[in-house]
Amino acid sequence: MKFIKMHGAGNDYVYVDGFQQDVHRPEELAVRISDRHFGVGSDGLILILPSDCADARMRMFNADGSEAQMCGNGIRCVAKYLCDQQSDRGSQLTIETLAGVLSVDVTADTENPAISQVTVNMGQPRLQRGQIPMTGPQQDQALEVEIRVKNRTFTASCVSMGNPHCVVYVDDVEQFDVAYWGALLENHPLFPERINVEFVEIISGSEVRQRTWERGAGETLACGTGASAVTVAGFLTGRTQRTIRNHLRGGVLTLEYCDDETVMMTGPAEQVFTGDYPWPEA
Ligand SMILES: N[C@@H](CCC[C@H](N)C(=O)O)C(=O)O
Repeated sequence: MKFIKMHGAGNDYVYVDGFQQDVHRPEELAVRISDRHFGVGSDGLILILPSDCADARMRMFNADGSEAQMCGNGIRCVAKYLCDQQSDRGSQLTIETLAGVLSVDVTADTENPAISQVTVNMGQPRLQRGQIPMTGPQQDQALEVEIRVKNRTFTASCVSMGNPHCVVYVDDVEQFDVAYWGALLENHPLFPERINVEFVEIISGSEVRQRTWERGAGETLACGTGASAVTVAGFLTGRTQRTIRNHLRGGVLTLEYCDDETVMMTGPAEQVFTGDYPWPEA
């Protein structure tokens, strides 16, 4: 099986071109290929597939084999790959995901063809508990809610960008024990489908620092849907402006929560290498 290794701000996935080859048992493949010692090593697996309603369809599997609705860093890499494959395609594409069809715009870096800057219209956030999903009154929003974990109470804001996010503000994110508290919040009984957790330090009204604990993958160097949720939560709770720069461990994303309530996200997409992986065709 041929694969491409790409990353967006350090959030790295193995990509397989499903236009060229069939991929069987992707859940199992995701677990094996993501292993950083016995596989290729990645935060998960992304399949690039034909679509009936868009230029391509993306399926995203976390390193534990669970399928997620969306991946913000992944969709930028899918768009870059499709543009690189067909240079006459133009820079604007649509990609079908389990969170809907999203529009992307790719800008190639003429000096370094391995890297592109990609802007994604991430769509509108879903704010009701029932949409996240989260227990409690299903029509209510969950902004600035208290979540008790062990001996600590966090003030959190929960937002779905197609996939679920819990945004928690901390004073010093570099010193914060992301692995310990992230795993506890991911599996908290409030969240029946588990949740991605963003720990955020506010630098100013237009700048934040984020570390992410991802559902099904653990701590990753960046999360695009998470950065989008942070943009929405920051604006709705009065902490940040509509446009922010988000400093993640693997790079910087620029985000805007627009007047029409869609989130625009811009960041890098980079191809690192290609390879072959032994995976049976059926
Ligand atoms: N890293 C991604 C999100 C990947 C999916 C997530 N772990 C989930 O299970 O929802 C991003 O860049 O958005």
